Amino acid sequence: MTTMVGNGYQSGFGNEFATEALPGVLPEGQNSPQRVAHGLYAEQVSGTAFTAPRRENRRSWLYRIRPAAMHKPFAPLVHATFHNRFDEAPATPNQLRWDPWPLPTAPTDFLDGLVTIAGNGGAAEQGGIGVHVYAANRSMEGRYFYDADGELLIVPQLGRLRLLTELGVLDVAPLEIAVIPRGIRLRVELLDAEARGYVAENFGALLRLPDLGPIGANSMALPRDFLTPHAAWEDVEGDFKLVAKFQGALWQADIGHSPLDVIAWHGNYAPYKYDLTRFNTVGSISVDHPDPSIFTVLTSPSDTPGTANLDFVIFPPRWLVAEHTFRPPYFHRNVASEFMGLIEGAYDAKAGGFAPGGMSLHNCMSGHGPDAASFEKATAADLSQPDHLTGTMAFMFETRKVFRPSAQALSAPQLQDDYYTCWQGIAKHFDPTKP
Ligand SMILES: O=C(O)Cc1cc(O)ccc1O
Ligand SMILES: [Fe+2]
Repeated sequence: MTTMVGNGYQSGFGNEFATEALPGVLPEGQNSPQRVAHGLYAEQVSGTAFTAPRRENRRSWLYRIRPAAMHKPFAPLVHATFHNRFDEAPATPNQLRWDPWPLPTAPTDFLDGLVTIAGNGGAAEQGGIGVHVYAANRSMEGRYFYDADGELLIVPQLGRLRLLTELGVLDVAPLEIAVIPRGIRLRVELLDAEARGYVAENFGALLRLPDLGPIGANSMALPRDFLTPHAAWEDVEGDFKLVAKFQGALWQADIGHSPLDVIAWHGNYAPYKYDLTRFNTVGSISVDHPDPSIFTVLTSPSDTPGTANLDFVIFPPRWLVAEHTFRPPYFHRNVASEFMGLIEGAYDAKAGGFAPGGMSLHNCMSGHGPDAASFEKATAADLSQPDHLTGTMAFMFETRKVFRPSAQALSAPQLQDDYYTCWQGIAKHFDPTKP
């Protein structure tokens, strides 16, 4: 099967992009001319309500070989592990942690390899998130996928992916992320023998950069570090499948051509990628560990100000310099619920047990924080010297609603039954006669 060739990237977050793989295709002064250049079809895809306020409004105009309507009827497609059934098992207050998700032995593409771990809300209520892992060992061939339920935040942990989308090609490696807007069709190729990573499926408001408040006009994730592909297309016919995720379930239709046939497009509804190592990390240069909201890359707000549907937060390499203070993440309970993954290295609150490709889940008000070994190390550390955290990248999907783990995640052999013991060795130091 021919593979379309990437065409490079345009920089900026939520811009009004304009890109054409053949010159002169984009109409001037209008979106929908009577006849489009080269016999193409004009088609709008909207990611927000038509009347959403201008600063929220997202839509793009696509100029393509055939309209998206052209495929056979959908029929249900069984997928054993990828779903949005967040009511299968009781939501648990237990601290949960999993070993790295296993890589497949049978041929498995990105779509086959998706496994739902936890979630809340859903497409019908237009809020909440699904959390999935993927583990794959071959490219999607002859089939294309779109998710009508939410945008996909893809966090590769192992192996590079090539995301061939309607709006162009994105290559993403571990330490980069990609966001595929709701409804945008794509095919996922593996650029290495195996691939593994995490996916947040955002049923709520579109991800955006957080406000910076007193930080000022710069720092954290910089808009110009977000990259959106230039238009790229393929003109391929064959017996292909179009897979849709719709209201929590998968559907499949026959399609006689590649839907990646957009020659030019313009608008602000488009996929993008971001290199997490570009994050300009801000932290304490006096005392005390700031709340992790300081590490937010992207946020999906809810209807309640400051209370996110999804915060995507990273823990990148950084210097710890704060004095007479406990430098790692403090002990805490939060009203928000936290799913964490590890892309590489070690996380500074966990001396062991949290491995790259693994994950943890701490639900609303479940106590957690440094394990016993990390606590002892941090309270004995020489604070006259800065600590340089290197070769590490953890992340968190934080959400206002409780995570409900899937039955398959709770019965998986990767679930660590003994996770709670990492806090059992915490010593009682209290002695009222001592200072
Ligand atoms: O490790 C965690 O649980 C995430 C986390 C990190 C941090 O620096 C402060 C609070 C918090 O929930
Ligand atoms: Fe936490």
